Amino acid sequence: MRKRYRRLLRPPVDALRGVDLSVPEGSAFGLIGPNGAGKTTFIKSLLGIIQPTDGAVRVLGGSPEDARVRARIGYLPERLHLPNSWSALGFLDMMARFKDLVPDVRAHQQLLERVGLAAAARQRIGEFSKGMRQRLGLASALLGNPELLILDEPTDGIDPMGRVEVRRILQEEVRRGATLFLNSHLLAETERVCDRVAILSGGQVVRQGRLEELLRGGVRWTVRFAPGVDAGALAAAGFLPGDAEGLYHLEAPGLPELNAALDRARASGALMMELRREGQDLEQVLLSTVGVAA
Ligand SMILES: Nc1ncnc2c1ncn2[C@@H]1O[C@H](COP(=O)(O)OP(=O)(O)OP(=O)(O)O)[C@@H](O)[C@H]1O
Repeated sequence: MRKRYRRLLRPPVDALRGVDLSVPEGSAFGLIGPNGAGKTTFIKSLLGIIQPTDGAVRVLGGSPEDARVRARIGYLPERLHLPNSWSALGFLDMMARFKDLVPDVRAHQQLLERVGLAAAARQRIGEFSKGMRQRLGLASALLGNPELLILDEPTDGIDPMGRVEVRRILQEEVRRGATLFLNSHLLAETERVCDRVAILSGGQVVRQGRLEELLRGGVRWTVRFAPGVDAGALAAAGFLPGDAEGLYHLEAPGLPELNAALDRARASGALMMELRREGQDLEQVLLSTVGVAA
């Protein structure tokens, strides 16, 4: 799928350049990538807000422009527009009607409780903090137990305690059977919630797969040497000092590079006591895939 934004008197922007992505039903899918990678453009195309210039999008077995398909999707946009003079309950009531659901005050109250807004149910949205607005947006996305949840930066503005709650809600939703599509800059959040991840960069999917597969294949090694090493020689061999006596880290893409560095260390008199391969976290995977500009 491709998306080209045409602009008046300026060159067009190719926001998506041949993206081919499938999200398995029932999975928790995380889309990550640097600013301007095309994540929001991709999400908008999933929702039928924008049309691809080339290619097609199928969501829940249908077209995103089909109102019946859209009714099965819960969406939390990156930028929330909420009516400031309304109450949280009033807003959920309006959104339920908009989604063709039967408004149910008790269910809406329970939903507000679930997102930590029970005490603010009748408060004016205009008095809400950023985190409260975000929680209300999440409640609105959860209305009617949608089959697919598309959440663009769901914990933006939410404090660390609140993030734990939001994460719990997302995990509950996946257990319920919902498919989750998450766009988050907080990689630890994606790592904790998602089982599949795609990395988008420059409008292309540069890597995708099961989270555990992406995190495996680490290229970072931790080595413990016996006391009395020549720190200069180890540095010259590519070892970075760790936070304990004799502990060093090494980035080596393969076994030949690892062994060559160890040979150089041993040639300087260093004696190896322990060698451990480190797993990578998602941040390291992202940085090694798209570079530090991420
Ligand atoms: N309406 C538009 N008109 C022209 N160019 C646009 C438009 N919307 C987005 N773009 C451009 O398309 C590219 C992808 O933008 P997009 O918002 O999808 O990226 P993103 O990955 O969501 O970024 P971020 O992480 O910063 O939110 C960027 O170069 C952006 O400037």
